[in-house]
Amino acid sequence: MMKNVVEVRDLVVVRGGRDVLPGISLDVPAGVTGLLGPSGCGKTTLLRCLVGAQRVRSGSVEVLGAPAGSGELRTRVGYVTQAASVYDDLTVGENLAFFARVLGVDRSSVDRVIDAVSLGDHRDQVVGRLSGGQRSRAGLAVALLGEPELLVLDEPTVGLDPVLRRDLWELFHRIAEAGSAVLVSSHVMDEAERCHRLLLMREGRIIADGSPDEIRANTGTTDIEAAFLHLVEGER
Ligand SMILES: Nc1ncnc2c1ncn2[C@@H]1O[C@H](COP(=O)(O)OP(=O)(O)OP(=O)(O)O)[C@@H](O)[C@H]1O
Repeated sequence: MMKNVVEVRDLVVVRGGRDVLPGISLDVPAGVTGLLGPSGCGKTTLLRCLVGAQRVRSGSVEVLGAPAGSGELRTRVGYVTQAASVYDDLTVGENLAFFARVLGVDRSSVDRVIDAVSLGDHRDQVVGRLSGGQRSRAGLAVALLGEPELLVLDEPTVGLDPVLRRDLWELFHRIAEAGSAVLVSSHVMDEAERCHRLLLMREGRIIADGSPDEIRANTGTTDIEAAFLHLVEGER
């Protein structure tokens, strides 16, 4: 069996004087993994730990066999934050050429990633005039430049209409089929069904971990939202 792509053990993160992650442990395998939990439960904080952008109090975070944030992971991990990561006044192509230089990857990668996110028709359009979904895909294209083995996406479908959300999820699956592990956070429980594996998170802890089928079966529920509520009730 393949080793986990991410292994987090007893991770403690304090933000604003509060234990936002009070000692979380989890694994992320290959495929598409959903990190689902309500707003403020600590998803972004956890993802920041995986990419080495968060000060941690204690515990360990290993990514692709190396400590999170180590130099060798720079092109091996792609990260798309909630904030726009592309320049509005540059075209799609110009943005990607710029980030390719920053990352030190070959310029030929630009064509590959534009293709991967199906933005060929918008290559010469300035990002400021793209739709929300197209802009998300432009940000995703930047993250794909280094051919990452792990792609970390923080709420990539927020604010998108159902058709665009479906298209993006199909893209995540294509990326996973091409061999990258994909970790996607969301606070929308109905996105759960689209994942191979789920990590349900609440108040800085993982309350369930498994495939959507396993989590439904273990909780005797028919959908993940009901499973989440069942688990929360059980804690009371
Ligand atoms: N810069 C900060 N300083 C202090 N506390 C913070 C900071 N950023 C976030 N927090 C707190 O950490 C907790 C977890 O926030 P985080 O952004 O990780 O949650 P989230 O699950 O990603 O939420 P959302 O879905 O709304 O993005 C929240 O209680 C938040 O108030």
